[in-house]
Amino acid sequence: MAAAAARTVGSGVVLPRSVTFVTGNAKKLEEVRAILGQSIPFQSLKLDLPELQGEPEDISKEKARIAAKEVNGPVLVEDTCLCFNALKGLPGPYIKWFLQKIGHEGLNNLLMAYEDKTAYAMCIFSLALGPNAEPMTFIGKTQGRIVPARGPNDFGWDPIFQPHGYDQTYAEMPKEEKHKISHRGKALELVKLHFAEARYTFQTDSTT
Ligand SMILES: O=c1[nH]c(=O)c2ncn([C@@H]3O[C@H](COP(=O)(O)OP(=O)(O)OP(=O)(O)O)[C@@H](O)[C@H]3O)c2[nH]1
Ligand SMILES: [Mg+2]
Repeated sequence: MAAAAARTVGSGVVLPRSVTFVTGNAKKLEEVRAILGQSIPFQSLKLDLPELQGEPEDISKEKARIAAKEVNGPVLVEDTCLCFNALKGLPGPYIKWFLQKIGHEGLNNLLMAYEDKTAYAMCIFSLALGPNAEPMTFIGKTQGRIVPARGPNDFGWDPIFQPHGYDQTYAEMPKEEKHKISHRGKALELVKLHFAEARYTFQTDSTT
């Protein structure tokens, strides 16, 4: 099997192949493609990874560890949270299941008893350079509030999240506008910075 580990050569790190972005979510992949453009070469793999329970950063890192073993090479994964301040950060990483079970209206109703409707969207990317490498994390957060659904219903909770300083929900915004200010856009800016600083090169020699 081809070498799966990153190697240091001189002052640079050589990766055995380009990074694989692993996700089971087609909309995430669409956004990551749009935001990264040609800046970081990557391929994608559609895989619904098992998810730990606990703190968002640990969940994301563990996804990366599992993904890197599956792929046997460098991987990028992300975990997204929607955190209600009145609920001390919940649903957080469990938003997927809350959304599936109670929908936009139910999520609004969760906050009925509270005056504070503020929330933040958070994206934690984890990059593992190989199956035995400790993942690095890159976090993006966007502050906003939870509102009754407005706009196209084609991605998750976008219709009920209105970022601070905007009178549109994520769903109502043009995509490029969302990417400029979104949790995912901010986290990927950090990923891009890391790649620019690390100057990874990719192994093309098929003998290793
Ligand atoms: O309106 C949205 N705008 C977004 O920008 C956004 N990003 C993620 N999500 C949803 O939030 C949950 C995260 O859970 P999640 O991170 O575990 O994702 P997932 O299980 O769908 O994919 P993955 O874990 O295979 O990558 C899932 O329901 C996602 O659909 C979003 N909804
Ligand atoms: Mg998931």
